[in-house]
Amino acid sequence: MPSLETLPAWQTLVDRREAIRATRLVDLFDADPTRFDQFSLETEGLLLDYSKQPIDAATWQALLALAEACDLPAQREAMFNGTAVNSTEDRAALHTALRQPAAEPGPAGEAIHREVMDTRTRMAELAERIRSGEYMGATGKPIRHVINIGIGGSDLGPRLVLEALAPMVDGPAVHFVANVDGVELERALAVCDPETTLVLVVSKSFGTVETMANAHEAMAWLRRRVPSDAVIERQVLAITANLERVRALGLDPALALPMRDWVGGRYSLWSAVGFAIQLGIGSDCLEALLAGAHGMDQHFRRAPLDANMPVILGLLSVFNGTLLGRRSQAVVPYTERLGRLSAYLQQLVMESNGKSVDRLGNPVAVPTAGAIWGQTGTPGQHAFFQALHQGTDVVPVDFIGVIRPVAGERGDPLELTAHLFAQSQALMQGRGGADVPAARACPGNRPSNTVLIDALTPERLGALIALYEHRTFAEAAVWGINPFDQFGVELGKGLAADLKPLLGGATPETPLDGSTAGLIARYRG
Ligand SMILES: O=P(O)(O)OC[C@H]1O[C@H](O)[C@H](O)[C@@H](O)[C@@H]1O
Repeated sequence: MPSLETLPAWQTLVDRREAIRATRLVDLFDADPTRFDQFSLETEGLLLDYSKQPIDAATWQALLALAEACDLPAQREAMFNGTAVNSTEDRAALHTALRQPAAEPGPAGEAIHREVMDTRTRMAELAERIRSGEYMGATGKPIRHVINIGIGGSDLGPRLVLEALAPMVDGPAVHFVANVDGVELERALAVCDPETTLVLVVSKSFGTVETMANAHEAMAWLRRRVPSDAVIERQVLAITANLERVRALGLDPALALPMRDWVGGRYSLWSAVGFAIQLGIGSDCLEALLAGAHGMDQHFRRAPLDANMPVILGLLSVFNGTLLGRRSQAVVPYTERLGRLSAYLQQLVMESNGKSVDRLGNPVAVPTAGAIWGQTGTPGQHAFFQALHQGTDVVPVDFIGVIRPVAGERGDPLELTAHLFAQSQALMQGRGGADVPAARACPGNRPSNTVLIDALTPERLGALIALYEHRTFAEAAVWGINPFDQFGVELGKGLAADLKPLLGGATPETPLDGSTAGLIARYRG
């Protein structure tokens, strides 16, 4: 596997780096009024405008050559066909198989497809029985509330989707509980009637301590408050890839909804992890979400690199973050419905690509994923945009706009859209001149992408999330890293387990570092 910095295409980019830094975006537009046509494309109801990036035809060709030199197309095919692309864990990464249409077994093959469809059928049957009121709680009352207990990938995806598709929610109210501090659980229990509440315990591993602790609490609440021995069996459902552990929680593995080890947690909303989504918006809307994601899968798999939206976004991320040293990236959706997107992308991008070794275990020679962060516009404009306009760091921005409302949604996107376009224009143009005092001058020349969605329907949302998944894969392919493991997360988990008894008063077997010892002493007072 060639290392990025040894590739001629990378050298070409490095050689051009100073010229790129000196490029003025406004000059590029002056020189070529058709620039928007050249550096924008539309697919699956999403328009991507990347003309406000400091690229010209030659730079763009070098970036595309880099993608070819890194074997991006072969890596992409390996992911789709079920090769163990997660090499450190010897697993495939088949989230794309989860959104394959029922009638078409995809590149991962018949057996996987059958398994996916079996689970999808089971989910749909159960969801419709619950939504229709046919499936009832232990005391014979229909389910009105769902508490989704899960963290990380077992929380963020369903939460993002249900918030984004709120106008379509017509099922039980879904409450999400991720943190172990008790606040979210308390809030959920305060508004739920125990006899009409279904608890979903969602954990791929079924060993995540936060999730297990919250599940125990919620189950104790149900036992206390519902006068039926059947309450746990009727009102607690496990969703997991580790069916053996389900019994330890006192649940029947045969009733659990399964997922497989070939779907990573942060890519799992398309699996049984999305059951809360299905309960909230129904199976037809969930199918539409999957169809939108599948549409983006098809585009990613088939479109040539130079007309491939995820590849383009991935290359621009490498271009800004690795070549130009712009180590953080903001994502600003202009709708509160996507208020959860930055949290979702933090796990997707930073857990996938916050890596320092390549797929062979050798240290990477160039920086990989930096920080991705953001907030909705317009509130973000009144918070951190000052730094985007006048700060010393250049932060590339992904603006996300929605052109028209969906049925049942109030408001006219015109006001929001005007703000969005104005911000990307202001970042590019800046403000200066002899009569502008220094404190008021904005340097401009700050790059951004704009993704415009025609309407925030389930299909478009599916396509948007899949777009960012594949963008994350594309940049990992160029960096030569494995985006599907997350061993860094394990270290802290292990240490927390070791420290817990010490916080309770036990004596450490080996001396602790001075800081940790001092903090424990203060905690214990
Ligand atoms: O679904 P679970 O097994 O409970 O895992 C929940 C989360 O745990 C860890 O933090 C992993 O790094 C995440 O990728 C995962 O989504």
